[in-house]
Amino acid sequence: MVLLPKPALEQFSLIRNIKPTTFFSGIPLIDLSNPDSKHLLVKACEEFGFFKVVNHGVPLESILKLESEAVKFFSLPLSEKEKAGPPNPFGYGNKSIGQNGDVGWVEYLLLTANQESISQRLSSVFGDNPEKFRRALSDYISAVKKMACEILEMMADGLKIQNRNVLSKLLKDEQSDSVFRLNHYPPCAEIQALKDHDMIGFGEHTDPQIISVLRSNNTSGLQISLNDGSWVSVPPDLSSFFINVGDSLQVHI
Ligand SMILES: C=C1C[C@]23C[C@@]1(O)CC[C@H]2[C@@]12CC[C@H](O)[C@@](C)(C(=O)O1)[C@H]2[C@@H]3C(=O)O
Ligand SMILES: O=C(O)CCC(=O)C(=O)O
Ligand SMILES: [Fe+2]
Repeated sequence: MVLLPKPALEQFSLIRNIKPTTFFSGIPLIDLSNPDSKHLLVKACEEFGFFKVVNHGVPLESILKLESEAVKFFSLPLSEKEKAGPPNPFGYGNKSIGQNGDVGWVEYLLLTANQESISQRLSSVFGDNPEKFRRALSDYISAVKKMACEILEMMADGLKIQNRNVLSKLLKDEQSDSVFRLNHYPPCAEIQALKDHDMIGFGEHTDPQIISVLRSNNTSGLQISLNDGSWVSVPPDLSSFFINVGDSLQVHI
């Protein structure tokens, strides 16, 4: 018999018997520096709904700077982090995800990706060196938005849509409702000691947006569902981004 300490027991609803999945080797790879990739990109969206991008132009320095600021933020005492909550509509959240009562072993910062409104609302997020966090966030978001616009324009080209900005303009718009999310999945030693059990980080869902840009920061855990309904693990990567086709882009024929 395994005795769980009380705090772990309190999280019992987050423990699931998850079948370990093997790393999936069939994720489409798109080289953004090659304009011919637009056909592969459209094929990946239509047939797979998920792909990996390389040569994306987001500087590794900017990626690592934001990661280091994020690690600092999540290392703060809970009482400090909670000053930046609740996450409705934007801010720090812990275990509760979204408005429907979903829970996960995750803490996060949900922010607007709109540069105009990002900093004023969340001054408490930026800790004792606000400028450093603000700059890292702003550089990262600008670079990722640029890449996302490039992807959306390649997609429009690949679909032979005359106005190649038709999708990217939604992201460029000052009123864009794009969101930025920093997810932190804390370790849970008590549960990891239990065989055949794992924690649900961020439960099964689809993203409502056009596309989601994900970074794995070299850490495994992300799983996707294939067309046949099976779940597979995405091999993590330090510098690539993963793109998930959201509900708004998906058209059922
Ligand atoms: C559990 C949920 C959180 C989420 C809304 C949802 O019901 C399913 C999708 C989730 C997601 C993923 C992408 C974005 O981070 C997000 C803001 C969104 O629009 O859809 C989150 C939602 C959320 O955190 O509220
Ligand atoms: O943290 C992740 O890798 C994925 C989380 C996710 O699916 C999301 O934020 O929509
Ligand atoms: Fe998601």
